[in-house]
Amino acid sequence: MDQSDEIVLVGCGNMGFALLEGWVGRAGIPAGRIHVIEPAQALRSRAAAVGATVHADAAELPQALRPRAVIIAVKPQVVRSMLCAYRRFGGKAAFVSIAAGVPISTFEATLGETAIIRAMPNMPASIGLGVIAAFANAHTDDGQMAYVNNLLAAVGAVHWLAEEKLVDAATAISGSGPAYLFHFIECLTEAGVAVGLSAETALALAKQTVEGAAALAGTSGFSPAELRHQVTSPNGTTAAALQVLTAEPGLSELMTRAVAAAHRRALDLAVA
Ligand SMILES: NC(=O)c1ccc[n+]([C@@H]2O[C@H](COP(=O)([O-])OP(=O)(O)OC[C@H]3O[C@@H](n4cnc5c(N)ncnc54)[C@H](OP(=O)(O)O)[C@@H]3O)[C@@H](O)[C@H]2O)c1
Ligand code: PRO
Repeated sequence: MDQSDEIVLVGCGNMGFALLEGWVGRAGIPAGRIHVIEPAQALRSRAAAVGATVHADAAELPQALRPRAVIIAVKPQVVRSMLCAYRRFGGKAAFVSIAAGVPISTFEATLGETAIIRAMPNMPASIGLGVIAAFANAHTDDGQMAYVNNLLAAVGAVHWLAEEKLVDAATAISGSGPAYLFHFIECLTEAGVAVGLSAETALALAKQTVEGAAALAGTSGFSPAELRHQVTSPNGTTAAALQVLTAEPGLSELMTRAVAAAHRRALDLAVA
C-alpha cells in the first residue's frame, strides 16, 4: 500500500474504530492520513487518540482532499441520508460500504457510476484476525480492487464473492458470528458456575477453551468433525454432552434458525 494515500472513514463506532485500530495499530497506515467523520464527541476523541484526523461533519473535510477510498461505517438506516455529502468523491475514490444489507444500487442512486465495494468485516479486525467478505461493482477497476483488497487484507482474511447477494449470507455467518461465539462463552461460563466453578474461573476456562479450539481448528489438518471425534471418548463425558446438543432441536437446528433470522434481517435492511 502507498503510505501517502488518504482514506475517509465515515462513522467511527464499534466497527469503524475496529478497522481504524487495525489499520493504524497493525498495518502501519499513517493515522493522520485517515480522515474520520464522526458526530459523537467521545468517539472522535477516541479516534484522535490513535492519531486520526477527525471531523464532526463532512463539511469540515479539506476542499483539496482526494481520497483513494471512502469507507462507509454508519448504521444501515443512516446511509441514504449521509451519502450526498460525499458525492464529490464519486467517480474518483473507491467507496467501501460495510453497512449490513444496504445494496450497491442504493449507493449508485446517489453517487452514479463509481467504484462501490460492499465489504462485510467482523470485530476481530481490530486485532488483525478479522474475516472480510466482499463484492465489487462493475465500475471498480483493477487498481481500485487491488487497493481495497490490500486495505481489507491488513485487518483479516479477504474472500471475494461471486454475487452481491452472498454478502447478506456472509453477514449472517461471519459479520454477526463473533456475537454468537461471545454468547457461547457467556453460556459456557454460566454452565460452569452451575457445576460449582467460581465465575472468574469458569470465564477463564470458557474463553481459553474457545480460543484454543478455534486456533486448533484453524491450524490442524483435521476437519472440525475429526477434531470433535478426537475429543469424544466412547461413552465418556463429551459423548454425554453431545447427546444433549444433538437432541431435537439440537445446536445445528438452532444455528440454522439463527443464521436464517440474521439473513432475513439483512434483506429487510435493504428496503428499510
Ligand atoms: N459492529 C459490528 O460488528 C459490525 C460488523 C460488520 C459490519 N457492521 C456495520 O458497520 C456499520 C456500523 O456499525 P457499528 O456497530 O460500528 O455502529 P455504531 O457503533 O453505531 O457506529 C456508527 C457511528 O456512525 C455515527 N454516525 C451517524 N451518522 C453519521 C454521519 N452522518 N456521518 C458520520 N458518522 C455518523 C454514529 O453516531 P450516532 O450514534 O451519534 O448516530 C456512530 O457513532 C453498520 O452499518 C453495521 O451494519 C458492523
Ligand atoms: N453487526 C451488524 C448487525 O448486527 C452487522 C453484522 C454485525 O447488524
